[in-house]
Amino acid sequence: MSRTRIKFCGLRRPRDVAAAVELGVDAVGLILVPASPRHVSVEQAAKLRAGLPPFVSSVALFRDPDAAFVQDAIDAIRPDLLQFHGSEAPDFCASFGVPFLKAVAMGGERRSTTGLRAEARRYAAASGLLLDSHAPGGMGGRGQVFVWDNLPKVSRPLVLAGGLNPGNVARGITAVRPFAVDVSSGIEQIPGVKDADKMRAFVAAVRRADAKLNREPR
Ligand SMILES: O=C(O)c1ccccc1NCC(=O)[C@H](O)[C@H](O)COP(=O)(O)O
Repeated sequence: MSRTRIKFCGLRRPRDVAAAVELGVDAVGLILVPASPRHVSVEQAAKLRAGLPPFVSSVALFRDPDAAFVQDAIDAIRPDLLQFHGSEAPDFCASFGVPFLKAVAMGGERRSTTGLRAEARRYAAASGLLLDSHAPGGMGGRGQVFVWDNLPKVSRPLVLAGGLNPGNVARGITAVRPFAVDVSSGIEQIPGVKDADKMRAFVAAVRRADAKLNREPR
């Protein structure tokens, strides 16, 4: 089993992007959802993306966007991945010809294993499913944990999100054995402003969890 990949989400400042890169993070998420406190404009996102070296992925986040907005963002930012956080249909997500993640709301009926299995079948073209604790139709980045126990094996790589922080991410990795973990508020001072010490502690906690599980180091 290879090491757990790490995505930091909701970055707004060039210095936070630089710190993430320095820590060896695999991907950074740029939130193009206007109502989010972590929102960046397409122009800001393009500048942040330009600060990434090769092999660190940029992820552009949307929530029920217009197709034209997504296409304009792709043209300007050239993200490696798209991430859809709303009720976007599978065909819509796949229509841009860019690999995508689909966020799955692990609340209400989706907490059931059949719900997750069904979503994995529905979004079979997704590069991965991001399990988050937001209620359907709600926002992400709320720092809430969902119940990690007894998740079914599904056909898509899983990205564990929702309320992770340096203190609980090891438990999440042990319980879910995800392909990747995704964190936003757990490494922040305030929404959109990341904390250097928390970022460092989060990465160290993931590396320690991997070592305990004999996941292959970098
Ligand atoms: O962070 C937001 O404000 C946000 C708004 C709308 C859609 C998605 C949003 N965030 C997504 C993420 O940051 C992560 O994928 C995930 O929700 C983890 O957040 P957190 O629980 O704060 O670690």
